[in-house]
Amino acid sequence: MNLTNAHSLPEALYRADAVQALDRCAIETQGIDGFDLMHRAARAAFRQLLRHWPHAARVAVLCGGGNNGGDGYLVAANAYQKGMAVDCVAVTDPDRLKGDARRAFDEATSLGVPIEPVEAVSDKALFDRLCASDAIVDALLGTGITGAPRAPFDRIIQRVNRAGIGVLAVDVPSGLNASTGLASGDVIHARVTPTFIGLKAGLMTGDGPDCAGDVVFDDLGVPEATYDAASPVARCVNWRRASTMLAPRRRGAHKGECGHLLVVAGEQGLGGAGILAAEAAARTGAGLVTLATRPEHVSAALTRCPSLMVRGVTHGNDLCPLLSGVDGVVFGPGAGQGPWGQQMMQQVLARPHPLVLDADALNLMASRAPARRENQVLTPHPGEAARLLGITTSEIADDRLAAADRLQERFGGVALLKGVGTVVQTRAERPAVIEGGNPGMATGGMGDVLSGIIGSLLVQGLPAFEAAWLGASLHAEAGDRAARKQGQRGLLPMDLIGELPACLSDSERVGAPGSPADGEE
Ligand SMILES: NC(=O)C1=CN([C@@H]2O[C@H](COP(=O)(O)OP(=O)(O)OC[C@H]3O[C@@H](n4cnc5c(N)ncnc54)[C@H](OP(=O)(O)O)[C@@H]3O)[C@@H](O)[C@H]2O)[C@H](O)CC1
Ligand SMILES: [K+]
Repeated sequence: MNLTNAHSLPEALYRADAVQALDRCAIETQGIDGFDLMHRAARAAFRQLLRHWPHAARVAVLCGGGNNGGDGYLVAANAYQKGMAVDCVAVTDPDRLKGDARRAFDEATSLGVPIEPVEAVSDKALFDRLCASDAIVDALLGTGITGAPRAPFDRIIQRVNRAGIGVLAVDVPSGLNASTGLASGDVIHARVTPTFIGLKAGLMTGDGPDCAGDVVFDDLGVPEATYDAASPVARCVNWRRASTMLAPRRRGAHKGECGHLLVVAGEQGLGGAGILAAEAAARTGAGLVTLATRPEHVSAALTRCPSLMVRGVTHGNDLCPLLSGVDGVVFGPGAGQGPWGQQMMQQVLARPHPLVLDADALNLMASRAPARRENQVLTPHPGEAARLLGITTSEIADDRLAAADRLQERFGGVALLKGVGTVVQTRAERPAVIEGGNPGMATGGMGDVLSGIIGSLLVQGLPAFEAAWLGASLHAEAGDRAARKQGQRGLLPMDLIGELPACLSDSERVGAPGSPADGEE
């Protein structure tokens, strides 16, 4: 199973120590020689070098002191034997190399690869060589890094990033924590990261997606039994994988069986949030959507989306009749933290409905610590998550998977920690990390759309965890489609909503063509 493109990444995500266990198992139990494995890694990396830089004549290879560096020496040997001009720099004294890494250095040296110790190359000379290369191979640090890159690695990483030359990062961009996706110091920004044996969770969340570029996975041909040696920490999901989860609609389907969602949102001046959430829910296929919002937002909502049922609510009691007839509730978008929001929160939490709690609902929760609840999905961004846990946002970033786990442990149900590589955590199953999305989605209102999508899937019958990760995958896919059409900057939530039907139609398997669906009316 040598998957070689980012759209068919394996589902299993591992922490660094688990991947090292897989490496050991391949060597010690499956009888693969460690040096042979290093050669396979180097060949896989070199294939990506040729694929991304087919005309490269000159390549700089920077090697560290561990097996990542060993991979690098063998990549340099591959390039040298291919006739490329190779500038190989030993950033760690080769006399400190051990085991397979030392063998790799010796093999490259014996082949005639020009390798210079970093001390023998001035900063300026190194920078000039990097700038004169067609590509740079980062084999400084891999899964063995601890903390931020130490000197001289930090300085060299800065030079590489400043050279403006495409980088191939071997296994992991140097400076990135392969388990958590945190770059606590300088970190390589790569165009492509060939990664081996186990897909690292840190490549798919946090700083990873920004640094890794195109992640290309290769299992180096290790036997399937190797994967019995360690458990994945999470699953990597995307819309192409998730959309098969959506059951097709019966031709006899009617709106009553497609769920009724109540969106409670829109304190004074914040009416747009509820409208976005409600419209997104309708566009995701909920049979009926009611928006309960401040009276002054009613006409705007009906103008924007006349298929919504919109009720003006001023006091908590106004919500009671609306709560009785629905299958699920989204509360929080633009709810504010004043009396209106607090009254609505009180009513919503007093009912047993499946819930999506977003934005101000989470801020209200942070100040009143409600009881745990299983049929709910919390959708905090890192700032809201920090408030909910009483920690800082940088502590959230330190380990997003751990943070999502803490949120789920504290509040129950499903915790969806938004950000690059959204993490969806439940208790009973392995968390999901969402692949996809783009920086254009870092604008107001995108979270409102997500809460509407998840609420819609909840009332259409998906369990909370599936509704959350499938909804997040759909949200990312719609955002990517919209960005491909019109670019990322200036992307608006309505653009994303507009892409939902096309995404959903990918997953539908309707009945015989031409036969009309028997909906009501
Ligand atoms: N057979 C295999 O296991 C295969 C492994 N592959 C490659 O191996 C690396 C993992 O190799 P490993 O030796 O475990 O670790 P690294 O090469 O990533 O780094 C270890 C060296 O880095 C130094 N280090 C650690 N942290 C820092 C830091 N913050 N700043 C500077 N230097 C750091 C460390 O020095 P110490 O003094 O701290 O020990 C080591 O010298 C994996 O990523 C793959 O590339 C193959 O791909 C598959 C076969
Ligand atoms: K690396």
